[in-house]
Amino acid sequence: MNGLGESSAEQMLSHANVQRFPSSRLDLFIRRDFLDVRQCAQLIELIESNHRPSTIADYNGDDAFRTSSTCDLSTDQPVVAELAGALSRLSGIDPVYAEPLQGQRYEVGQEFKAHTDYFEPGSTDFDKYCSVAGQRTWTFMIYLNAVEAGGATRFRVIDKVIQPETGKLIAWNNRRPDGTPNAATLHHAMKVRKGFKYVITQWYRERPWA
Ligand SMILES: O=C(O)CCC(=O)C(=O)O
Ligand SMILES: [Fe+2]
Repeated sequence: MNGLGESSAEQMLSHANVQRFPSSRLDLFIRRDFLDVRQCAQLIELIESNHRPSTIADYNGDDAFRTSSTCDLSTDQPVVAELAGALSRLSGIDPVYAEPLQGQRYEVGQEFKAHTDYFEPGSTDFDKYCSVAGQRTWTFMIYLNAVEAGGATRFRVIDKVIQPETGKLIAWNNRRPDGTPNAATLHHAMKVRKGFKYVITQWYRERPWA
């Protein structure tokens, strides 16, 4: 299955410096130095200038489930437009399938507990989030800084912990080869213990976003 809003292992590995995490459970890729120090600093500045409490799709009764802040990034900013273009070239996905780019900001003690990025089929909010653009397909995430302590992303099912590094991108397919949601993508943005953590999130959809 490789629809228009989807990347593929072949596409990802056609780029120099992209590494595949060896797992039969999940397609996960890592690209160090995807963004340079200047781009990361500019994006952090944008996030700092404008952020709101992060939200979750299906409220599960835990007010501490996602405690970070979110910044909606506009491609009117040159560095954001540059990033959107670079992500589209890497993923091979037309930007019309992309959700608006976001920055996520974590202070000491903040986290996003174990979750998947796809919307749970059959959940109360499924139609609200998926009726127009469909399900999320791939996630691309970039760490904008090396966190002083804590803040790693833990994929519990495949037992992989990824440490934030300035400019490092990770990407994964949220679905199995047959197109069903892949529960092995479960991941936890662990608590920051010292300093701040900034990441960029880019989610792609099955159908055009707008
Ligand atoms: O910050 C991280 O390490 C992960 C963020 C994340 O999983 C998300 O925003 O969906
Ligand atoms: Fe996530």
